[in-house]
Amino acid sequence: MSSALSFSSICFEQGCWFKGERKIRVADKRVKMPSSMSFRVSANSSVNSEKDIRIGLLGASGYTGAEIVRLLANHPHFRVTLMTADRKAGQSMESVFPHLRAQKLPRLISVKDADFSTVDAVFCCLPHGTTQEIIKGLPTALKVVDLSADFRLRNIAEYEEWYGQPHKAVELQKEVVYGLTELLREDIKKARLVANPGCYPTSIQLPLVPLIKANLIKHENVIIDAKSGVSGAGRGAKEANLYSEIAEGISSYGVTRHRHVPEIEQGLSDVAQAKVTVSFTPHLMPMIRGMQSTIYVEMAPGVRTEDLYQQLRTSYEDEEFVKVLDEGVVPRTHNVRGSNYCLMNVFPDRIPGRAIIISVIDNLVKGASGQALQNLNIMLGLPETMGLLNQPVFP
Ligand SMILES: NC(=O)C1=CN([C@@H]2O[C@H](COP(=O)(O)OP(=O)(O)OC[C@H]3O[C@@H](n4cnc5c(N)ncnc54)[C@H](OP(=O)(O)O)[C@@H]3O)[C@@H](O)[C@H]2O)C=CC1
Ligand SMILES: CC(=O)N[C@@H](CCC(=O)OP(=O)(O)O)C(=O)O
Repeated sequence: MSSALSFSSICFEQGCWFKGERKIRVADKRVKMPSSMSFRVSANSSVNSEKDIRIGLLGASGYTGAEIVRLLANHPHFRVTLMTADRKAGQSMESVFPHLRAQKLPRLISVKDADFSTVDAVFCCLPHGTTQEIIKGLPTALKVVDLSADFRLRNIAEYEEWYGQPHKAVELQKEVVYGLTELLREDIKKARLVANPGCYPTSIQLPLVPLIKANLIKHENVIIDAKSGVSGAGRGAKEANLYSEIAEGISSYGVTRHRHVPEIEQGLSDVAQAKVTVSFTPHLMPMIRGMQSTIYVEMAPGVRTEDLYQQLRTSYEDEEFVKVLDEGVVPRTHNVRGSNYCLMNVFPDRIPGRAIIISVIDNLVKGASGQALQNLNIMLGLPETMGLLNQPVFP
């Protein structure tokens, strides 16, 4: 395939590829694309297909990188051809993550040795603070989904205040699209560089944005109590994440000043067209993956919990990956493990005028790698569920 940019104007429908009005292929036949790229797609696209879109995976030896590799095993088009690591550069992926041994994967190399002219798109799974300079150096023809926080905040001063370091790619920030898929899909279609949302901000904005947009809740007194599995902190060794520190207990952290606060407030304020402020406290739970946000809101005058429920049902009725459960059913992290789903529900509080919303995701999937894959599918004109409809793991 010659370039990822030329690919983006092509879309897939009912087993056929279309460019504009012109049908350019039928299922299961190889054709030459106008842009000189050729590939095979089947109507049942998980079989008989060649993986012709070359993916570069930066930070492949981390948790989100490994999760992308796991998901791509079931993707009919994306093939990982370039993988980078830092300390683990030189090792095989099989030695770092033996559960991925069945896949044919390239050896891990250092970012500085990577030849980006050999890939069509990039997932960037590097720690925040290291990413801006690396993305700045990539060929501009590449589609990029960045999983770090480096490009999520539009306001440069706010980024520098909350992340405690200067922004190193200010000129790129203007073209970035925030990748909260269900709510910004149209912008993502046209994007070259997508800032994938943080895991907490995903689980929080998905329920709150439709309610704020419909003026059903007040902009103040939003209280968020959130809990994450330890994989949310990445694979790097840290004392706070030792088994003996995590097991048999719950730890609050980032109290009053977690760096996801400005990201959550940015998204909510955009839809409110007014400043929305939240109280947000995250907690580390003795589990590997999974995330729950329990959100306490004050409803607008005259609004009932049923109105919130109906609004969420209507907003997400056509969405594959966001499900509003039947009335009264409590979302559980067990039910999203390994999947790209966000499950949510809304409950009346005992206190009149207030409601309680519960939202759960897998931090590594909808909170990171799954949503990143959903976004790259969209950026390349593919069905957004590709590679993401695996059966979840239970419990
Ligand atoms: N974990 C989660 O649930 C979520 C994570 N994110 C974000 O995604 C990104 C990746 O997270 P995660 O996979 O958990 O992190 P990990 O710590 O597990 O992995 C980080 C990866 O980056 C590499 N790396 C570290 N430092 C450098 C450097 N200076 N230059 C180049 N490569 C480097 C590591 O290589 P090596 O292994 O060789 O050291 C590893 O491959 C982070 O920005 C994180 O904040 C976003 C949402 C959720
Ligand atoms: C448990 C844990 O430590 N979680 C991480 C959030 C992970 C995430 O969403 O990440 P980024 O904003 O880093 O991309 C944290 O609180 O910093």
